[in-house]
Amino acid sequence: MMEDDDVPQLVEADDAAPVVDEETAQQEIEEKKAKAVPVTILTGYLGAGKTTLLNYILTENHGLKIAVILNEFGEGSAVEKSMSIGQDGAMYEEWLELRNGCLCCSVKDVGVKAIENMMKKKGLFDYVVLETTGLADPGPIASMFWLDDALCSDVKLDGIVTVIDSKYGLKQLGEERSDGSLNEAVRQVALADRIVLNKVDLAKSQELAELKASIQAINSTALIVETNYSKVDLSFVLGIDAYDADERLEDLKAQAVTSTPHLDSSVRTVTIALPGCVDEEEAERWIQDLLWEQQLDDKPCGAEVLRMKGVLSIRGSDNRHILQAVRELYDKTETTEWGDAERVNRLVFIGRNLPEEDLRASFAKLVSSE
Ligand SMILES: Nc1nc2c(ncn2[C@@H]2O[C@H](COP(=O)(O)OP(=O)(O)OP(=O)(O)O)[C@@H](O)[C@H]2O)c(=O)[nH]1
Ligand SMILES: [Zn+2]
Repeated sequence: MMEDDDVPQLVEADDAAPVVDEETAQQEIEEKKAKAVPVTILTGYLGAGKTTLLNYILTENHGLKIAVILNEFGEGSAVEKSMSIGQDGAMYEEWLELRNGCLCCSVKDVGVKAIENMMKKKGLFDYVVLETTGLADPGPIASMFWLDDALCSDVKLDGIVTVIDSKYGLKQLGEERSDGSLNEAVRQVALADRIVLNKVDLAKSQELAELKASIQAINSTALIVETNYSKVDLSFVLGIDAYDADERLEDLKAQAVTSTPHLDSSVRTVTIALPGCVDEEEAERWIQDLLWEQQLDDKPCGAEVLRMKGVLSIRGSDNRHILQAVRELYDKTETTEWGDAERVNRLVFIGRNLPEEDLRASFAKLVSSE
């Protein structure tokens, strides 16, 4: 028998195309997002402790049913062992259910196939953790989860967690490429929302301090924790909503300081804060010029932005507008009301060859007091 709620509402037919009111559409998007399964991307250089962290997550009692995707299976890895506990022998491309309800899968290709396979098991898990290979640039895979229309209704990017080897991290960050391109270790730090500084048992305190300073010089927005065998409070790495409005606002408030260049690699964080208002279209054009054309004021500026986030104070709008970008992809969403708070445009850039003064001066041209 049908409940009253299930009876379809009769709507008066109208010859014109149905008018979808914007607010309803926005609401639907929000609802979809709320239902989507969060995905954490776990990255970090070779041997840093990613699989150790995954295994820790898989064996902890966290009340979540986590599906794990491994795109590699080194001999005798800890997860491989827990998989053979789950079911003797049969593994790899098969999904295995572990004793605490987690699902585990090893696939060579971490691309769309792994995700498709994962979505077939929908309902069996409420969280996804995906380990990239040590030599992966997390940018493309983050973009795929973040904005891909085919996937984004089912999954949403929660954040990027980067594991770093405390002993070798500094060396890895400093490795120069003959072609001048950025090495993966630097990219992984640049895109990180959380950093797990692992193997502190093997590092001297001096090494650790230098490594920390270098990491902060590259990315002053990521939170850092020190661990042995990747034993981290799970709330530090899971469910962080790094691409969600509230966290963004808070972490932008936390670090108003611009870091100084430290390593030879010139990736660093630049923060600009300008009180006042900007025109929405002008601001958007400015962002596109910078991210897509590497231009400021119609002139090439050489800036390579890997990650950007910010709050915009849009003229004529009472709400904050939050900005998120990974490489050339960006997203702008309207969030909380400014209320009595001072209206400040705040932008954080992580990238290389960032002309701090020019960025500030150029954006300042868009800002007026009202
Ligand atoms: N001494 C020490 N060893 C650790 C620690 N964490 C992990 N290891 C060891 O370091 C090795 C590499 O760890 P993994 O977790 O496989 O590293 P990974 O990042 O997954 O490595 P790849 O997948 O090869 O990139 C393993 O032998 C771990 O047991 C730690 O905190 N201290
Ligand atoms: Zn691994």
